[in-house]
Amino acid sequence: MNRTPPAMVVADPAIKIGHAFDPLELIDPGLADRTYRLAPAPDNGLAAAPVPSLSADLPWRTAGVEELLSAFAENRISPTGVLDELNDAIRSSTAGAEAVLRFVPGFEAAARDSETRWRNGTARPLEGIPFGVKDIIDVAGASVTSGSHFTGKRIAPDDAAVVARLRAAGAIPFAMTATTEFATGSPHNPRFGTVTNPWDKTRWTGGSSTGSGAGLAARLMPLALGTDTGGSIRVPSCWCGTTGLKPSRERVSRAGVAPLSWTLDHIGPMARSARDIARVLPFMTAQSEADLNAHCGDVLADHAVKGLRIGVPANWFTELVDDAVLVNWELALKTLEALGCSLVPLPRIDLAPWHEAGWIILQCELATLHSQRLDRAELFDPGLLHRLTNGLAFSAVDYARALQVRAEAQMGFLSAMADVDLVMTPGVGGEAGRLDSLTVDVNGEAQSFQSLISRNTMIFDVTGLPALMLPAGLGHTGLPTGIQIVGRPNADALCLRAGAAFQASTSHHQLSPPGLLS
Ligand SMILES: NC(=O)CC[C@H](N)C(=O)O
Repeated sequence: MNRTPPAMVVADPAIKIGHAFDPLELIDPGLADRTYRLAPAPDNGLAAAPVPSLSADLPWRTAGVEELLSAFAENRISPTGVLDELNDAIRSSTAGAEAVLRFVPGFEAAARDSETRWRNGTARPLEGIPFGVKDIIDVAGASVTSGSHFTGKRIAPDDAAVVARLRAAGAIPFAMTATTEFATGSPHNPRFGTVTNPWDKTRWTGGSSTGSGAGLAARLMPLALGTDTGGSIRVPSCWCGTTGLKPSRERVSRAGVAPLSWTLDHIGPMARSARDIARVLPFMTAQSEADLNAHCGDVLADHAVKGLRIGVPANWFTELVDDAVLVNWELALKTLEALGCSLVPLPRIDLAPWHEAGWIILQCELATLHSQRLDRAELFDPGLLHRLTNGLAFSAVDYARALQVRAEAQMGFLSAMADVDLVMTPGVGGEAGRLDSLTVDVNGEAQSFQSLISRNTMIFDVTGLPALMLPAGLGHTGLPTGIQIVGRPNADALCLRAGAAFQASTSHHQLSPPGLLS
């Protein structure tokens, strides 16, 4: 067993614990837990925003959040009609059986209530929008298991804060989506089995928000919640060809969500587009009623990105990356440049120690939470068990050092961003991983999941910066590749603005798995 941390994880001695400037301290952690009251019909100035419309021959289950809201408002379909379609599709497809573990009790009544509200003029801002919920996020009255044998038949007593907020805005939690055990571990979940990728059943969705990624790709839900500790919103978004945001660290409350690593965990939305995410994010995070109307509204009304400076990484994010992923990333950079952004090379950054520190923190905190269960170790997923035993082997000093390195990473990445507004990196280094060998192809060579999956994502859990994953076109084997747009602390809306501008000029986010809709 590894009893010492890798040699390179040595904190810069210049960093003094307690004196380091933590950029994330600027965000009041209490804000995410404040409650607010929703006005029934907020005037958020979006009336003029162009709303994409669904082509007449596509089923409603393919519609996104914006399309559904305008269709509900115009009485072209009702929340009950959409939920019936989703329900049928989930019950009749393999992807549905794998992605959706169970329905949330009472969702039909909630849909009928939404229908009444649309009719009598009391519709709330997300009235009738169905959403999937990762099986580690509590939904009152639903069985929530964290994908583990250890949780038995647990029924959640209350909604997690994020679910309560979305529900208060009129959205309907209707399906619990699969996860790897306690949001970590391997594709082969010991309790519920494997979620395969709707684009290719021999490949993985990417974890740990496996069911949310597959459910979106298979058009079984227009919106889902995921969690991200090393990349678990962004990796399945990348491999399933959907859009996912890991918000700034303190933006979304973690109350009512099973922790994996309490200093790294983030909760966030997964959807069909950056616009859809901009539409729902305020209702997941809002700190005041005024904030609801201000925050992200401009993203929807105006996609202009002219003059934005986009940082282009010189190393790490571009290493161990398949050529097709790199080409798609370069094309995406050119697209933003054509829209008036300037591309600015970032200085080289030694990310290895920061990445490594993330893994030490994740494994130590995981071990703290679950080591008392080791007397029944055979019930754990082997991938989780491996991380847990690694975590136990680190000393308190190793953990404390990793936290120091994390503070260094937080300052270091921001100083690398000194001359830019956003950074754009390639997404995961290869197309969806192979389920038989647990490897990812990078230029014809098989790389292990462990070395590749979180490589371009974990750093933003470590730094807490907002990071948006977007589809960027298909790779060598016809599967989705992604790009990642990263902002400064709390610049989630700016990431979404750049993402929405990119998606307004491209159609990668509209692609669905071959044969799905025929
Ligand atoms: N929840 C996460 O983000 C964890 C991701 C990481 N790849 C793991 O498997 O542990």
